[in-house]
Amino acid sequence: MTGPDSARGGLPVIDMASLFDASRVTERARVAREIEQACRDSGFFYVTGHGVSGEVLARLERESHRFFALPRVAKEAIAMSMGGVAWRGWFPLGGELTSGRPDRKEGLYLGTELGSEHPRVKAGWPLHGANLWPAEVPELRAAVLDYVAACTRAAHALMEGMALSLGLDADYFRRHYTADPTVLFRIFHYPAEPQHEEVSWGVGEHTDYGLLTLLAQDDNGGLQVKTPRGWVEVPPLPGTLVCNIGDMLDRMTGGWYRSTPHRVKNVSGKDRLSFPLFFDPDFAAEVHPLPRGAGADVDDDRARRWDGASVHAFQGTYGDYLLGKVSKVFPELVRRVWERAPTALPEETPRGPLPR
Ligand SMILES: O=C(O)CCC(=O)C(=O)O
Ligand SMILES: [Fe+2]
Repeated sequence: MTGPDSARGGLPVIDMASLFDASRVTERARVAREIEQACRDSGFFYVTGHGVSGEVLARLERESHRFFALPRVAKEAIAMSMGGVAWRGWFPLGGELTSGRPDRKEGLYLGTELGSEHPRVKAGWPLHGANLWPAEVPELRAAVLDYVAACTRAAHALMEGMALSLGLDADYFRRHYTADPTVLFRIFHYPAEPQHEEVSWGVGEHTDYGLLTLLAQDDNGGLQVKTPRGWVEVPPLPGTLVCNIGDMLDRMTGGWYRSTPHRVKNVSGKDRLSFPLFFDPDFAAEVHPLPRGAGADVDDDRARRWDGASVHAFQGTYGDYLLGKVSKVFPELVRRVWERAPTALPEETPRGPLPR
């Protein structure tokens, strides 16, 4: 354990090392109970034993700082509008509207690196394709790919713990949803704000969309979570990642595990970097309630949710759900990208409620 509870908003620190080794049965059962407790409480916890080395993270942080320090024109060369339907690239400060308002952050959108020969890329599936890399910081590519690989391994292992915590076989999620997961990765830069002024939200209140999010953050803090005890800070703890569950786990468990609202305000007076990796179901997977929903009846949460939309009412693939969300947070970009997209995307391409 790392310091008093109050220093981390009462969020637990869970050592997940045993989730990489199926033979450690007793320890895995204990970790599963810790995960259940955390998910029944705030849906947020810290993990250690995640296998992402300090060197890999330090390199990612260093190269990311170099990227954001580039002149605007260099970043514009890989703007999201260049990424087309693959939905990759840089967006400027204020370019994303998380809860209907421009966020005080800039960022780089990345994801699983797929070449033009991949069948889904060939078929023009949205959010599938190649990443856009800055020519001026070529080292960023390897730094990102190494981090994403390590973090994705951790996410697969955590989903085993998640399955055990719900009384399911350890490989339940891999068998049904994550053999080919949707992995989205973002690097955010929240600029230093003058400390005498009222600081706006870096990211407005929201829940994450998929299964789980693994977040690395630098030393500057600013993430806040809405727990049953009210909003609490999620301060950085060296060597940990922050894990939280998303809407799809909320939906699958009938609300037994909740995707919890959170938000970010950078009041540190310094530039803040964060690195969320979203580990989500296969884009083409239909997301259903679990066979043995761990006890709870479906609770229609529409009235309490940040966007007034219930995750339980939704029908369709994860891709449909994701595209619906993306079109809310990037309305202008969606319009422009879809206007320019090939006129006839194949009929079977998931497109969600986007303009056709
Ligand atoms: O930057 C952070 O700490 C969190 C970002 C976040 O919540 C998100 O991207 O969904
Ligand atoms: Fe989030």
